[in-house]
Amino acid sequence: MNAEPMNVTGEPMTGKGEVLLAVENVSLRFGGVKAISDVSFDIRKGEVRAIIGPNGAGKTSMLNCINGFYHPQEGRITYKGARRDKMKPHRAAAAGIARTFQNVALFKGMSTLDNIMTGRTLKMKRGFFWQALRHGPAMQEEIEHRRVVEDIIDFLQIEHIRKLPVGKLPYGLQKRVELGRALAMEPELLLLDEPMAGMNLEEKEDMCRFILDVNNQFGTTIALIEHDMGVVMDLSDRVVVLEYGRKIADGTPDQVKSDQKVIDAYLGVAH
Ligand SMILES: Nc1ncnc2c1ncn2[C@@H]1O[C@H](COP(=O)(O)OP(=O)(O)OP(=O)(O)O)[C@@H](O)[C@H]1O
Repeated sequence: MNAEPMNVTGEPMTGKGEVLLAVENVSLRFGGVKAISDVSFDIRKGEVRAIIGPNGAGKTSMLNCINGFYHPQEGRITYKGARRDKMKPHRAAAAGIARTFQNVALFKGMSTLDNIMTGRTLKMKRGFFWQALRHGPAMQEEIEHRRVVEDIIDFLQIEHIRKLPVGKLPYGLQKRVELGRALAMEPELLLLDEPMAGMNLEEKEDMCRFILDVNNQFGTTIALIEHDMGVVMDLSDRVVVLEYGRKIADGTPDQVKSDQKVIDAYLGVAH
């Protein structure tokens, strides 16, 4: 968020803690299309890390590599010191990596409350049999999960829509419910793919505030893709910039926005 000193290797010191996730020399191809080429960067514990770049730069593909939707053909991804580049999405989730999607991916016919409750699935210890019976230990567990979900509903200020089917909600609120579902997983690393896309100014301001609150109050590390530069500059501690699948810049918002390669990339200047 502000200009920070550099360490001895010339990297910005803004990242808050130790390295939580490291992407090293990652390349990803779809047939002949090279979506990511030899990209390296890290995400440090407690920071808000933005991934930006023009359309088709490889940002979503990178998030998909981090949470195990795609497996890069080259390079390595290390999360909390362990290699994770061949990890399946459910294992990433169990390890504390949650994400939201560019286009809202909720169960449209289900209520806000039930959608957020689905985020607790991985935390449920009792099997389906006990849950179905709603008996004994399973009943106790459900009460506990409901309490967490109600806390999230309070936190995101969506009490008034808790019983409504999400398909009927305005888009901005659907994005907020999706954030709630990701929070229900109690993630350590939260990946947000264009959390403000399609929102009006007021909705964007609300979402910015919630993202910062999640970061500050829960200490959740956040990596987000965002096209709105104002939002990126306000929210992020550090920014990595991709263009045509390659990393072209990495640093504080101030460093990145004055980098000529970044300015050219956004203006569409050919190199
Ligand atoms: N599943 C896929 N199959 C084939 N090509 C893909 C696939 N996913 C992405 N690509 C290609 O990889 C490149 C990077 O795409 P990606 O969606 O990661 O970029 P992006 O930076 O997220 O773009 P945007 O800002 O438009 O969402 C593009 O050329 C895209 O067409």
